[in-house]
Amino acid sequence: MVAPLSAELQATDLHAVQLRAVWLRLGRDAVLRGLDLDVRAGESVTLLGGNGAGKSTLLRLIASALSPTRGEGRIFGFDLRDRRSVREHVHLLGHDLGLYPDLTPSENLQFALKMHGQQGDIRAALERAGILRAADRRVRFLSAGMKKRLALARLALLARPLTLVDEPFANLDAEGRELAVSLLNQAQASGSTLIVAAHEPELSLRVAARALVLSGGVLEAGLLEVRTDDV
Ligand SMILES: Nc1ncnc2c1ncn2[C@@H]1O[C@H](COP(=O)(O)OP(=O)(O)OP(=O)(O)O)[C@@H](O)[C@H]1O
Repeated sequence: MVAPLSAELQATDLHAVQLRAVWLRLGRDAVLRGLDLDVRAGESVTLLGGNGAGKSTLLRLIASALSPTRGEGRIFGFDLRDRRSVREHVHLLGHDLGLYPDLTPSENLQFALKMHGQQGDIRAALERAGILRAADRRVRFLSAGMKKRLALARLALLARPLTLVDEPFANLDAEGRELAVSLLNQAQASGSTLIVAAHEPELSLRVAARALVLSGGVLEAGLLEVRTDDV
């Protein structure tokens, strides 16, 4: 049984993410410290901040992989504690790419589609990601960048309502980074709300219209509003 949220946090389908006064302790440290966050449905946001700022932790909390120590939140109106409903709406591409190493790229994408009851053009997805030549090799034998391309191809193929991506540009060559920009824009164009944690503002601002800066577990007061056509 999920407890009702406070009156302040009304369920609304206009918001993909609503967090109020969220604290999260991991071990002895308070990693998130009283965070408030609103992300509107269809919005694209980049989360910036130095190493250890709490970006990955915040993405994992929004994906309901971690629970707040204090505070409350809703994802598309579902209480964060209602993990099943939250996970039906969210795709998290984290540091662990969630690939099956003994399956091939084709089999990984087939499996992902099957799990979500979806259909899609796997060959076209692999070709677009530039890894068609490795379609039948086991994932464990792919390079780090090829694995990242595969994970991005899966993300674009599934297009969940809320897409969370941790460091989409890491391990990629110049062409791969352009591919990541393009696939993330494709996900957003297909209606997904996007939150991208990155260390490359110049790239992430090509997919996000708003930047949030996380520092010491708090979102800095000044939110940097950026128009994508200005960058
Ligand atoms: N399982 C854990 N137990 C204890 N502390 C943790 C755990 N996971 C993360 N932390 C701590 O939480 C803080 C935030 O880590 P997080 O990985 O969220 O930062 P980040 O902003 O994503 O950093 P980076 O840019 O280096 O990836 C760090 O101080 C880290 O040591």
